[in-house]
Amino acid sequence: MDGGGGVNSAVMNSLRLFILGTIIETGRRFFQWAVERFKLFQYSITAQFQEGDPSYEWIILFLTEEKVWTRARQFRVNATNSMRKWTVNMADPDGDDLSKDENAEYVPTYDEAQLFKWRGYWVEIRRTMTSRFNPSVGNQLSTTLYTRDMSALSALVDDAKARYTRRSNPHVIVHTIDQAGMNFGPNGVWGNSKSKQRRPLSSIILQEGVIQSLVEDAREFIRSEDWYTKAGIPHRRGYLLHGPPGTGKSSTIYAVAGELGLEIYSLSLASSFVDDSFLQRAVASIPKQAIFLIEDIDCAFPSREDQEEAETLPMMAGAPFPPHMMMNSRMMGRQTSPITLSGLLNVLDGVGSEEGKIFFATTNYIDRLDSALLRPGRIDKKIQYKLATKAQAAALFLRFYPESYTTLLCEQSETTPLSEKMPIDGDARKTLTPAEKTAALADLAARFSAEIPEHEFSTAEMQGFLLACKQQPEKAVADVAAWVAGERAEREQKRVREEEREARKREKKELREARQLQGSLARLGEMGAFGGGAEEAHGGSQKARRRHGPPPELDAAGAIPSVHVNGTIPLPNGAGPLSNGTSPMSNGTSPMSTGTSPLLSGSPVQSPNGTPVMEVPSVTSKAVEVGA
Ligand SMILES: Nc1ncnc2c1ncn2[C@@H]1O[C@H](COP(=O)(O)OP(=O)(O)OP(=O)(O)O)[C@@H](O)[C@H]1O
Repeated sequence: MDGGGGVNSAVMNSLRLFILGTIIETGRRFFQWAVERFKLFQYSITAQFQEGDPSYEWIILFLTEEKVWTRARQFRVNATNSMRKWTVNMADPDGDDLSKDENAEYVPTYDEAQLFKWRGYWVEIRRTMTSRFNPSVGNQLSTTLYTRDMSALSALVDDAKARYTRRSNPHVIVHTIDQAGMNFGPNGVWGNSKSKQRRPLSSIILQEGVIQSLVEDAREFIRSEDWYTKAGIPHRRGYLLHGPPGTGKSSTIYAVAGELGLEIYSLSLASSFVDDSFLQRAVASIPKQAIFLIEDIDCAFPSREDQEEAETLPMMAGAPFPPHMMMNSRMMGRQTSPITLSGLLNVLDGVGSEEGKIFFATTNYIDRLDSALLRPGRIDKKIQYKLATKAQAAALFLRFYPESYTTLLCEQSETTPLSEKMPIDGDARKTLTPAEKTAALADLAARFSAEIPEHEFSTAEMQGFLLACKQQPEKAVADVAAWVAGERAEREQKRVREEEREARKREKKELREARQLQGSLARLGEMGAFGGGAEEAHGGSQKARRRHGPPPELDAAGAIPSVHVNGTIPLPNGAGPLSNGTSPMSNGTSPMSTGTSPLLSGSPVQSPNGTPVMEVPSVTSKAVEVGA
């Protein structure tokens, strides 16, 4: 009996457990069903934030500040770097969330759904991945607000944006693109965001008023959106900063962005993956009131010299592409991009470039830029940067040695070895008032700038020198003359090397031209020998070779031994009649060397009976001999 009762109670217990489990599971399913109905009957609003779009950054910061992450159980860990991610302080959850001082950054991934309350609304957040094959890109954050009030969503986004602006304030946010960014969705191509410390305008040393007028111009532009709309003018503005390297072009843009609180979207046209359609997509996804920056814009397009060189290439034996394709490949000396000028112009003129966008471009070579790019509407203001003046040198010196951070040698302790001291007025040690110190530094700055020749060195070069004399203003003054002399000597050596390189390049070019001419002459010789029609010239070339020997050959170094036209004209050692300026075949007036020559332009001459004939005036009607 007892045994039967025990079995019964075990069965009963199991049954109870089963019923309990069923009730719980049913309850869970019902709850899920109810939540879905709730959403279905529009008791909720859902918004997606796509990684790569600026709003994704806003919402991540918002969640960090709302401390939603404290319930998260999954984090991505990165070694601390300048990539901007709104990370959390694991060591001190109640402290400042932006743990930039730590070695590692913890970024919540929000893999599990999190529910939290914001301004009385229940908000659910969860991450979804758009790319199954590449989990590191294409994340989305899905935010659901349990309310029917549509304005709650825009209030949340506004709140997130406001927090983001406040947090970003001491920094300039720079967005860039790497190839991986291409995987992002329709909007997001700007995969990398970095934060740079804001640079005060006063730290940029330019001629009086230049940077202030630039800032004022940009500020005025941002303010006058209505005016642009009423006038029917696209609300965009373009600036080109041009001049030698290291004169402060990029620094100016970063300082202006910091001053105006704008983010920078910086694109390098030299990247191989940036073509016209990519550029269009990238620019279209830049938000309102931001800076679109293209540094070294000339790099995207070949210079006229490069173009000329490319035009001669197809004439060379075995040149695989027509010139424009050669431009776009990396076969030219200078790297160019697959982007076209018209592609860039379309983007600058297009709808994606309106809405208060400020376009900045920099270049070291303004004359390499097409005038179409420089016209107002695309570039509204050009600012020229020059190598430093004496005044700029003095200003840089004073920036390096501010009164409050600098200890002059004459102020240093008596333990400083005398050999290291360079007292200004010979005293061993002094206590200077701030005014005296300022005056002493001004004096040093004047002595420093007196040694710097006008417009010969860039600010970056001087900065490099001054960095080697950090906190040693007297040493900078003592060494500057030697530095100038050393730099000049180095430049002279560089100039000589450059000249030699140019001479070698010229020689190669002449050789190439001579080779082309030799080829033309050989063909003419063959045709001239048969005196006639294209068919004959073509079909007869084999015969000609049999009769007159092999075509011209190059020597081992690739040089042409010599060519005789009518047995008399040697080719080309630089002084030969075919290569010097006086030869009827190489000077500008020769029908064979001018651009209009039917021989070099490839258009056939018509024979009297209308048959195309490669006929050669005067000299070429005679036989061409090739030989040593
Ligand atoms: N006018 C300037 N005022 C202050 N610092 C400058 C100035 N010019 C150059 N520098 C310093 O030199 C360095 C290089 O400057 P920057 O990159 O702005 O020059 P750039 O003209 O843009 O050069 P590039 O044409 O090579 O890009 C920076 O560290 C910057 O601080």
